[in-house]
Amino acid sequence: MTEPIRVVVTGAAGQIAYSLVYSVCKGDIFGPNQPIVLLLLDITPMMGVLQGVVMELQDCAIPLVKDIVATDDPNVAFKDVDAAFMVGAMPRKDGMERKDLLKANVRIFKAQGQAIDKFAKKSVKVIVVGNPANTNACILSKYAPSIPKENFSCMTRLDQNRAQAQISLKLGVTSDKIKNVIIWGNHSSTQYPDVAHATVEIQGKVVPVADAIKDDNYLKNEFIKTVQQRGAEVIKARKLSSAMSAAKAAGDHMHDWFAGTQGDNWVSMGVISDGSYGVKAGLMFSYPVRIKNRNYSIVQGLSLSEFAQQKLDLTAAELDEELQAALAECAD
Ligand SMILES: NC(=O)C1=CN([C@@H]2O[C@H](COP(=O)(O)OP(=O)(O)OC[C@H]3O[C@@H](n4cnc5c(N)ncnc54)[C@H](O)[C@@H]3O)[C@@H](O)[C@H]2O)C=CC1
Ligand SMILES: O=C([O-])CC(=O)C(=O)O
Repeated sequence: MTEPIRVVVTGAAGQIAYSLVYSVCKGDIFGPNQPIVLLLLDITPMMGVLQGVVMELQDCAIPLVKDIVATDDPNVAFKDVDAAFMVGAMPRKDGMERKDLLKANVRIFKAQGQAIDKFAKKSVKVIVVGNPANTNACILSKYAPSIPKENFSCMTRLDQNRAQAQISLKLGVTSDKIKNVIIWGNHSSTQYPDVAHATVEIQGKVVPVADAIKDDNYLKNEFIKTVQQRGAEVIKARKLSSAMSAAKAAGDHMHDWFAGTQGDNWVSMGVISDGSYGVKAGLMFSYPVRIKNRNYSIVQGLSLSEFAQQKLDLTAAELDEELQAALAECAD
């Protein structure tokens, strides 16, 4: 019998978690044979709502779930965890940029970093979803110095999925036929969705996406803007930020981190920069990565056009600025 793994979801009474916890429990992420102990963290005023989520999870009657712990105490929630979904943070409203959330959210990640440092397994794999996700992940890692920096990441998989979906709609193929789209940089409106190395399978033949689309102007303008602004468009329409798609993307990210990427294919993850592609080391930057044995490596040697290089510089500069503001906020 496989030992259960301990998985924490923060912001567990919120809207992303409502989709995510079901996916964690039913085996989509860690596999259909992996038992789970689920730890659910939210703030004290949300404990009543969280009890409702626990009741519903119990009523799902999923055999993989060995225990559910609902708590407002980070010291309990992070105890010996193997995987952490850091969702708990304020979402933005219509008209805001994600970095406007920095003041409200970054201190959550300082405090939770300290708790992770003390209580989590040193091998824990952490994904930050709460915005501004890249900078919050940097702060989380800074305050958990006993855990390797490579164990912290932030989510840009939703942007990758959005980019694949746009190409799939344009070409009339299913999204699984599209490989190696890249999201570079910040999960913000400066991110660079890049299809220069992406391929698509059409009627059994694999071709570059650019050759299939045959519209450079679309790829350099409308496509990029649509992906960059998709979160804001969903907020305009729903009056709430993306939740179902965010939960799906968080699951995809953690699934691939545990199970590995396929063949030569890559996925995009926000990870600590080691200076690759000229990005300042120490920023949490979204790169293409390959994953094996639960370790990722940044894909090296991809050619960048002048257009692409400018986009990378812009998003890296924004991340640097955000990080300085976050560090100042956490200083006392
Ligand atoms: N990286 C990405 O691609 C995406 C990120 N997001 C971000 O994810 C975050 C969560 O979004 P939603 O679930 O829609 O928000 P929500 O408001 O529905 O839920 C957030 C939950 O976090 C809880 N929370 C607040 N402070 C906490 C703390 N200190 N510890 C534990 N829990 C805490 C709240 O009580 C609430 O239950 C937001 O910051 C949102 O902007 C959303 C979509 C995509
Ligand atoms: O747009 C937002 O604020 C929520 C989010 O990060 C996304 O949907 O990409």
